[in-house]
Amino acid sequence: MPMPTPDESPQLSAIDYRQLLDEVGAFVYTTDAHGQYTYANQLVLELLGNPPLQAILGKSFTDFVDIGEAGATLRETDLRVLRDGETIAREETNYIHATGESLTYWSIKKPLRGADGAIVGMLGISHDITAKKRLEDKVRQQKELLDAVLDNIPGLVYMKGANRRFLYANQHLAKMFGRPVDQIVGRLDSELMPPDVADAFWQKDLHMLATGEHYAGRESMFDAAGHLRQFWSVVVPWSGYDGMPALIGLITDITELQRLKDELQRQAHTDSLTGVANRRSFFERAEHEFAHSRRHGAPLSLIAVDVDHFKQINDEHGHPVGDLVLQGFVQCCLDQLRAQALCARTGGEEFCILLPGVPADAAQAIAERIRTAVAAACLSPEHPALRVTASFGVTGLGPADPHFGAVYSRADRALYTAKQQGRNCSCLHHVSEIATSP
Ligand SMILES: Nc1nc2c(ncn2[C@@H]2O[C@H](COP(=O)(O)OP(=O)(O)OP(=O)(O)O)[C@@H](O)[C@H]2O)c(=O)[nH]1
Repeated sequence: MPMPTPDESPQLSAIDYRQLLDEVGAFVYTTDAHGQYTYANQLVLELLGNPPLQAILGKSFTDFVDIGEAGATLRETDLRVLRDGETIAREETNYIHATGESLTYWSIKKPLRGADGAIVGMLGISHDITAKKRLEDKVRQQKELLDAVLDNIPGLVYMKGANRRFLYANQHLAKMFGRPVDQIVGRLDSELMPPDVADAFWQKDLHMLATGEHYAGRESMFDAAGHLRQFWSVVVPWSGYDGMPALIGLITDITELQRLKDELQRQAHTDSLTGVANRRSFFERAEHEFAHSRRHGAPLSLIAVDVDHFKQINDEHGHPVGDLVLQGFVQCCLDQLRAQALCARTGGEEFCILLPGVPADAAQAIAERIRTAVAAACLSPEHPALRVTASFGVTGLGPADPHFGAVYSRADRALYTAKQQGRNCSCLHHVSEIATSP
């Protein structure tokens, strides 16, 4: 259908225009150069309490509606339009005293000019955006509340889409990556982590996205400062908005907890005076080595050691010196041993040395080396004349030994023999060993 040309368009009467302006869904009015109404549409009249149009001509908004202190701002704005010729478009909030309501408008105020260009009045158009504004405020408040919760829980929270891009990150995660949140959201995981790390996470993510399974496990990663941190990570698949699947992750930093756990574990396995394995951890490890040697037909030797006349050292020099002697004695032993050997304190001044892969003859040679080193050492610098000796019982794993206890008893008997033979010596208890070292 051909469009009518401007000349052909139907002419609207003033009444038609008024009806049209009553229907536009916005407050429309004009004023004279003093800011007094020369026209107002139906919506404005309703706001002013429904007076007839004639009754408002020559009057201003504040003659009808008490908006308190906001009236001064309103007059100032009108002045900028009427005096300075500015066009102003901005949000205005008016507190209507009569109703106790706070209304927000998007208002455009524009000067009206006569044929000579002089300002003769003002045209005002306002949209009531109160409902939209209240909704926005509510959404903002809820977001602030949610951010406060998610940023204050002691965990790293994120959401990642099926396209590998982060959809959400809380402040703790941002701190871990060493970037602000807005530099994380929308980015690929591989832009934020080393590619191999990101790929390893992504493999797990893909599995969860495909199966809907949850994940919980320990992970470690370097933080922005380059420190390796331990995490407990829980990841839950989510169907996402717009049907786009996503993953929600909650990560707890357990670095300190892990350190404490490791330290407690170390303490539980270590003798606090000498720093070597304690009795319990020695027997655990020895059972393990016993089974391993049995399986592989490999030699295994044990040296049981006892410091000679230790009671006398304590009695003559005091307990603290006795402690120093025990520490020095252990150091002498360790100096003669390779990394595979396990030296442990199994009693007050009793020690065991387990030698995986070492046949009994070689073990006795090691025992002799230690014995000579101990006898020559000054174990208490404050008592240079103090000399300490030790006795050694040596044995190897035999084919008939049913468990490690049998080896231990034999070494203990050999130690007893060494004590009987006058101390400061080593005694080897022979068995036909299951194998010899190459
Ligand atoms: N300083 C110190 N002494 C300890 C510790 N544990 C045990 N002892 C002492 O070690 C001594 C062991 O004495 P005995 O079992 O009689 O043995 P010994 O004097 O070494 O005699 P022989 O073994 O027969 O040569 C005791 O006096 C214990 O009090 C310790 O942690 N520190």
